[in-house]
Amino acid sequence: MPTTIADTARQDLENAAGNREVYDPSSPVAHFGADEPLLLDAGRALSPFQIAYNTYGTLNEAKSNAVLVCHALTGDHYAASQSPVTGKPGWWSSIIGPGKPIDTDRFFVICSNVIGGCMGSTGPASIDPATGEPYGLDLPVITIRDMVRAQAMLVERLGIDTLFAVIGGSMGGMQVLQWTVSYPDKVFAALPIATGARHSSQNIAFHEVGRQAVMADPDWHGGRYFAVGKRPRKGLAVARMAAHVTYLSEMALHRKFGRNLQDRETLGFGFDADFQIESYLRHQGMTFVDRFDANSYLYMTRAMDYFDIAGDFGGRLANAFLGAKTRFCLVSFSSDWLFPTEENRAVVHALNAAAASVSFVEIETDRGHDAFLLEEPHFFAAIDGFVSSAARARGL
Ligand SMILES: CC(=O)SCCNC(=O)CCNC(=O)[C@H](O)C(C)(C)COP(=O)(O)OP(=O)(O)OC[C@H]1O[C@@H](n2cnc3c(N)ncnc32)[C@H](O)[C@@H]1OP(=O)(O)O
Ligand SMILES: N[C@@H](CCO)C(=O)O
Repeated sequence: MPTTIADTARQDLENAAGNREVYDPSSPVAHFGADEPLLLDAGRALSPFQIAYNTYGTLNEAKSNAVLVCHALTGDHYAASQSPVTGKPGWWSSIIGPGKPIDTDRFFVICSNVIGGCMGSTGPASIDPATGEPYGLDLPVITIRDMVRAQAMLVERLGIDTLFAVIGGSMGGMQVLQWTVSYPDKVFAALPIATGARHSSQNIAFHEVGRQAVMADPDWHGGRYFAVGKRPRKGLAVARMAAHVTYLSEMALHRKFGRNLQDRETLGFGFDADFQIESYLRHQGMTFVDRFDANSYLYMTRAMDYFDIAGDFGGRLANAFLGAKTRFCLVSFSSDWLFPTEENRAVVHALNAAAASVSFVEIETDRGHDAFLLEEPHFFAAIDGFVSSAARARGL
């Protein structure tokens, strides 16, 4: 039985072949170890490094039907297959599969765990070859561009020259945008969802609150908690509770919980979870620490904070997309206050200014940022329509 996320990740890798829908029988392991080092924006190289990934569907002979799915902050490569950690269906099982908007009868879907993560790709819980101990905070800070650079090496290893589409929400959407900037000739169609071209000041602020909660936990031990057999569960749970509020919306909280009391008729005049919303957030915090590594949380949030495409192009976002041939479709959600519609629209304006091909849809919903993980018929229809039209243009 795994006792830490690192154990879980190792076991996950060992079990991976049995837990995924295997595409290529000659490639029975869902991980990729690069021959070359991964050069990081931090100015260091990661070597060796490993990427855990899953695939769904079949790559066609021309290798022109590959869709790369990029996961969000705490996601993983189990996009359309059961998570071995939680036992739950893949986080985008509603979108990826036979006959679904990303139709695995037509497309070959790749989803990899990002570098810095804790589900099998190299991250802070991985062993540092220099010490024989988990990296902890000795792992260089990872950026969104680093994640994409690693994915590009994986895609190349799979023999795919051009991806038919790259799609993802939130931090996944940042990776999508980065793909179109770093590898403009390798992405035919891009779907950045509920995202932005930079992390806002308010979003950095929320992340900092979460990181401080983790680092204030005495069980964090400067990031060396594995060595003392501890994990900063309380700090990480508080971080997730605060973050989870930002993934929802005031309207949805009111609709779902209001001021309803949890398993009681009257106020308790104490500090137990009197209200349903308190009980709900405690549940979200507790279940999160069972599936996620605290140091990875620091690295993932930092990667999002550092993301600023315009900053790499003299402050003018449109310059990042000059000459872009990729077809874009951006999707926002009306009640998302983490990546509000105007953040998505700023990308659309820049793409238009760069004469790129772009469509945009704002989905009306009260379910907030995490709406991209939920059944939203208009959202699904938008993905389906865009993917179908791009597939026609690609001759698929
Ligand atoms: C994109 C990627 O890469 S995936 C990212 C990783 N995955 C996530 O972030 C998912 C985590 N997020 C969530 O679960 C978000 O809440 C959502 C918005 C996506 C899910 O929304 P919904 O389906 O509406 O679920 P909801 O928010 O109501 O949460 C349900 C859970 O809360 C629990 N819950 C509901 N009410 C209460 C309550 N009063 N007290 C305690 N627990 C409660 C339910 O039992 C359920 O628990 P479970 O998930 O352990 O089964
Ligand atoms: N709730 C999702 C999206 C956050 O941006 C996650 O935890 O990855």
